[in-house]
Amino acid sequence: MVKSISMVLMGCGGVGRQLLQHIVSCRSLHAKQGVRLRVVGICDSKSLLFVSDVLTKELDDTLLLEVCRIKANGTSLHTLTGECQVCADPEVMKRIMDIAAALVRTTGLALVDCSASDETIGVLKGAIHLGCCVVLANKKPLTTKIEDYDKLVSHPRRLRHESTVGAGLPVIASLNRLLSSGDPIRQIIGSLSGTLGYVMSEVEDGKPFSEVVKAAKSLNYTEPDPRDDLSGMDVARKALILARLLGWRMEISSIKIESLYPEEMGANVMSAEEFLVKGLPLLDKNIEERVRKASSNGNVLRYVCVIEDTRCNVGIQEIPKDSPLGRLRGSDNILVVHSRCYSQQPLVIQGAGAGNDTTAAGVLADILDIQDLFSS
Ligand SMILES: NC(=O)C1=CN([C@@H]2O[C@H](COP(=O)(O)OP(=O)(O)OC[C@H]3O[C@@H](n4cnc5c(N)ncnc54)[C@H](OP(=O)(O)O)[C@@H]3O)[C@@H](O)[C@H]2O)C=CC1
Ligand SMILES: N[C@@H](CC=O)C(=O)O
Repeated sequence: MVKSISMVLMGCGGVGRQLLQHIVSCRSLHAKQGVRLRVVGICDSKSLLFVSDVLTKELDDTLLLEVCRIKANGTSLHTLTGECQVCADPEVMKRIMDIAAALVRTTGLALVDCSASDETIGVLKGAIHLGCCVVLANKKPLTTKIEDYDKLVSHPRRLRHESTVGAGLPVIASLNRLLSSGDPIRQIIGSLSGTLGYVMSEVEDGKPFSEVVKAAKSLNYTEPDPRDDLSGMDVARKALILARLLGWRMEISSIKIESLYPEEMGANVMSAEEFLVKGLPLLDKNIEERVRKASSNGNVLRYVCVIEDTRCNVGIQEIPKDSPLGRLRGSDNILVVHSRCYSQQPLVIQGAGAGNDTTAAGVLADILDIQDLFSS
């Protein structure tokens, strides 16, 4: 008997499209495992593409790949025709709730958020309330006010968000194992940004800051607006997700965050495009000087997250070259966790920490991980 996991995908940008491609290319593997992923709806910021009867129909693989093709070209979901239907904002969220209500009574539904928006929080909370599962690559739903967080985690088995910290790395799962075995986590130190990890190791090799930020964007490491990374906000969101996982009742405003650009280059002053073209080059000299100063002390710069003693800080630190953080290269993330069991020798989790492929693979693994909550 094949187990069907019905899902609606929110967001079909770099990560969402890669997820659809992974789903299609894993068909025979999943068939061997007795699982089938049924995609019954896909939405972007403007529209929802969905099947007319979510109980019996699904978007077929040809259509999933066509969605990837047209979205990569910047074309609207509205251009797709055939047996599926398309509705536009403001009807999208209501329609997703209708799908959730129909499926939760029968097979179950996974609502998969690969957007970078905070507008999905309402529908995610609604879906959890109905009894659906939620899988997140999007960090924003877990990093707004604590009341929203409480609602999303109210049924922990039904929420998976491994890719929100460390992309595909098993960070959340590993920390949950320590926590559930009563091993108190005393300190987490890490480099949690693929973008900033890449940028810091490239400027160390003498490349201009502005050039390597643009390269990180073209490698799909950055957030849609790279200022989300350079402001430290993306790392702060990851830090908050970890701190809340440890049980800390904190808000993002309590995190000390160092930004790599001044307020005059913020999103309410200039567009992302203007920032990349005009703003970024103005930052080159300062970063170059900081790199040189660190190097003269035998150190390198790393953007570090520290969670310890109810304190949570993210910012640039000078780190000895020959240390786990100092040796980090490219988009790799590293997390060094000290707990009772891991005291002298900490638990170290390291590996690729950004990119569409690894992130989407993490999301797919999360979806497979909740298969036992679905009835065939
Ligand atoms: N890339 C990486 O390495 C990692 C990314 N992530 C997270 O994955 C998420 C996706 O990243 P990425 O694919 O690069 O982002 P993109 O900007 O490429 O894609 C975002 C998608 O979300 C859609 N969207 C925007 N607003 C809404 C909304 N209100 N409802 C539904 N969909 C919406 C966009 O629609 P439209 O197409 O119309 O613009 C777009 O399709 C982000 O939250 C990011 O932080 C997490 C870990 C690693
Ligand atoms: N922009 C993020 C992507 C993953 O969360 C990063 O650079 O780490």
